Amino acid sequence: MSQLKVGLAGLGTVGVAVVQMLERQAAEIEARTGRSVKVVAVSARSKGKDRGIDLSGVRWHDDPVALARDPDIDVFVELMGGDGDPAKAAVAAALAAGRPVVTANKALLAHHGVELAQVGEASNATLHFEAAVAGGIPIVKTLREALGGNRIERVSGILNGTCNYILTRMADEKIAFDACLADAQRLGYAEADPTFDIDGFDTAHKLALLTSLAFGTKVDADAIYVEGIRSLTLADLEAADELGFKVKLLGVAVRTEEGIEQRVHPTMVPKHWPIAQVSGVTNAVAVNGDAVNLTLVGPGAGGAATASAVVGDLIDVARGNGGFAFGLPVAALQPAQRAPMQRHEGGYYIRVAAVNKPGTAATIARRMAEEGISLESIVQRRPQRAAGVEPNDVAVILITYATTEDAVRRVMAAIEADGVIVGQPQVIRIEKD
Ligand SMILES: NC(=O)C1=CN([C@@H]2O[C@H](COP(=O)(O)OP(=O)(O)OC[C@H]3O[C@@H](n4cnc5c(N)ncnc54)[C@H](OP(=O)(O)O)[C@@H]3O)[C@@H](O)[C@H]2O)C=CC1
Ligand SMILES: N[C@@H](CCO)C(=O)O
Repeated sequence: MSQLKVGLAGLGTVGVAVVQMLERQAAEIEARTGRSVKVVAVSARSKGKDRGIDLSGVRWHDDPVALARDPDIDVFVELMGGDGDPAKAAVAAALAAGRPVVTANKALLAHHGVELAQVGEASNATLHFEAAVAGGIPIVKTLREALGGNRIERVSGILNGTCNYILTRMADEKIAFDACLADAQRLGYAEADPTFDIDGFDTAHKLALLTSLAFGTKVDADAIYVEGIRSLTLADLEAADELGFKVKLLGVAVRTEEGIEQRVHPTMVPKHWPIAQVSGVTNAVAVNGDAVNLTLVGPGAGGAATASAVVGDLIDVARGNGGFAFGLPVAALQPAQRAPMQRHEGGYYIRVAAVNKPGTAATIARRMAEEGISLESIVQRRPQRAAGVEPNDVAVILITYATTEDAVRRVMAAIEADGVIVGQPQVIRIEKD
C-alpha cells in the first residue's frame, strides 16, 4: 500500500479539522484510494500552541515555503490564508517543484490564481481548490467537470457563511450586527480579518473563481462590483420582512451582451424563493445552463465542512485525478470583460431620512418621475420606528419598479442636492419574478 505524504501549512480552524478528518476516516480513505493519506510535516506560526491534535512524529517547519519544498512530501496543503506571502510563495514553490497543491485560499486564487495555475501547468502539477468556494459545497468540481457540456448563462448565490449567519440572526432574532459578527468569529466562520466577509470581498473572491470556471474567463476579482452588508440595519431587515422579502448578500455572474456582469451586493429576494430560506452559515449556489439548472445548498464555512472539501481534493490527488485548475489551459482562458454596473436593471428599495417639511415627498416623487422611475410603493415611517433617524426626520421607504442603476444614482444625487434628505440613503437592489 503506497502512502500519500501530506505537508500541511496552517493549523487553525480548517487545518486542525483536516488532520482530524484524515485520522477519523483513515480506513475509508485508504479503501477508496488504495493509498494511506497521512500528514507527515506541518507548519504554522507558533510551534508551542496547543491545538488539541497529536502531532508527535510529524515534522515541523518554521517556514511554510521550506515545507512546500520538502522533498519528502507528495502534496502540499495550504491553509494559512492571505493573498500574499508566505501563502503565495509556498504554493508557487510546491507547484514549481512538480508537487500538487490543495488550498482553501480564495483570496490568493482570486488575485494570483491564473499565475499559479500557469506555474502548475509548466511543471505538470495540479492545483485543487474545492474548499475555496462555498465551504463544503462541491461547486468547483460540479462546474469544472460535471457541467462541462453546458453553456452557462448565470451563476449566483450566497457564498459567504458569515454574512448569511449575521443577516439571519439580525432578521430572526433582532440581534445587533456586532454581536452576530462576534458569534460568527467565535464559531470559526469569519476570515482572520472579518472585513473581508462583511464588506463583500470574500464573496467577490469566490465569485471570481466561479466566473472563471463557468465562463472560461481569466480570474479577475477587480472586475466585480462589490458592496457589503455593513450598512444594513435592523430597520432595513424589518422593512424587508414587512414587504415580503429577505435580504441576502448575493454574488451574481451573468452573461450579457457587453460581457460577464459580476456583482456582489445585498439583495432583497421574495420570501418564497428557495434562496430566501437558506439561513445561518448555509450557502447556496444556483447554476443556469442551457441543459441543466441546479442549486447546491450546504454548509459554507466552519472547520468540518471546509475539511470535507479539502479531504475530497486530497482523495483526487491520491487517485491521480487532475485536470486544468480552471477547466481550461491558462492560454485558452479569455480576458474577463467587465459589464458596466450602471446598466444593471431591476427594482430598488430606497430608504432615506427625509426632512419633515412640506414639499419633501413631492420633491422626491418629482425627481423619480424625471428619471422615468415608477414607484411600486412609498411607506412613511413615524420617526421613533426607524433607528438612526433624528426625531424631526421621517424614514421614507420607496420601492421602485424595474429601472436602471444609472437612473437610481442620478435621482439619489439630485435629492441630496435638493436638501430634502439627511444622512446616508440606503439602497438595496431587488430581485423578483
Ligand atoms: N474558516 C472557514 O470556515 C474557512 C476558511 N477558508 C480558508 O482557509 C484558510 C484557513 O482559514 P482558517 O483555518 O479559518 O484560518 P485560521 O486563522 O484559523 O488559521 C490560520 C493558520 O495559518 C497559520 N498561519 C497564518 N499565517 C502564517 C504564516 N505567516 N506562517 C505560517 N503559518 C501561518 C496560523 O498559525 P498559528 O495557529 O500558529 O497562528 C494558523 O494555524 C484561509 O485561506 C481561509 O480563507 C475557506 C473556507 C472556510
Ligand atoms: N469566511 C468565510 C469562510 C468560508 O469561505 C465565510 O464566512 O464564508
